[in-house]
Amino acid sequence: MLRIENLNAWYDRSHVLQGVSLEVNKGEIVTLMGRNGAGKTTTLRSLMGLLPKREGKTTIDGTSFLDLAAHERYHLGLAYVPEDRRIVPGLTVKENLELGVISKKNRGDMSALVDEIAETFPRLKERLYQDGTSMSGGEQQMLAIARAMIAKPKVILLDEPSEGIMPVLVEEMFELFAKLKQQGVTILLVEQNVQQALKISDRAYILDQGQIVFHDTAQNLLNNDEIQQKYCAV
Ligand SMILES: Nc1ncnc2c1ncn2[C@@H]1O[C@H](COP(=O)(O)OP(=O)(O)OP(=O)(O)O)[C@@H](O)[C@H]1O
Repeated sequence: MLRIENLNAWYDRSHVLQGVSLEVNKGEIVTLMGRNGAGKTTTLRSLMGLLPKREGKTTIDGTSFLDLAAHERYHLGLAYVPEDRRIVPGLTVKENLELGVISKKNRGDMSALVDEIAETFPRLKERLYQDGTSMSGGEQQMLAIARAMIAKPKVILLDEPSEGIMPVLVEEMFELFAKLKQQGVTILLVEQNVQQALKISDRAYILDQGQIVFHDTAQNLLNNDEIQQKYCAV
């Protein structure tokens, strides 16, 4: 489904990603792990075309997208939930959700789409007419994920969804990912919360200084304390 081959990216003259290759198959959750500064966020931002200088080959179902415009990426089925969530102040939860649908084809079914997504995200269902930014950090994170899901993307890129969220909502969020996986959603997940991420993932890659240094099944990595300590200590 999502394939990244030899991705390189730069911030000015700093060569941050140095030949990253990975793939995420249909219906998989794949976690990208690594210490602070390893290049995880830069990988996701490069996939979204947000780094001015990037090279390599990235495809979804065989179609290259590294140099496509943002709306073309959307139509190709790529969705991104950045760390800072970007809930629009002054708009209700429902209105924020509706922003996720930019395709004319889907807009006609908007209320059906909102109803459908609200079934998966019960916390949002109870708060549809509340200002989005009046919710807790964890609820806003769920809104950001729901807004990305509403366009029915093929692949969703999630950057540190549990960052800064109270533990009870973190639990709920990981349960939500397991539920999305059952629905066949494909996710590339960046997480510092290694143990919980691995429990709901199929496979994981470890990034260190801009290079993939290790990859394995999530189950094997969960049992591999040495690798976890070496590369994932925060
Ligand atoms: N806007 C920027 N300009 C210049 N350098 C940057 C910028 N953003 C990140 N970097 C550098 O790129 C490298 C990779 O950062 P990145 O944010 O991708 O790491 P990360 O693995 O996501 O870590 P973290 O968990 O801390 O977010 C770091 O050395 C960082 O200092």
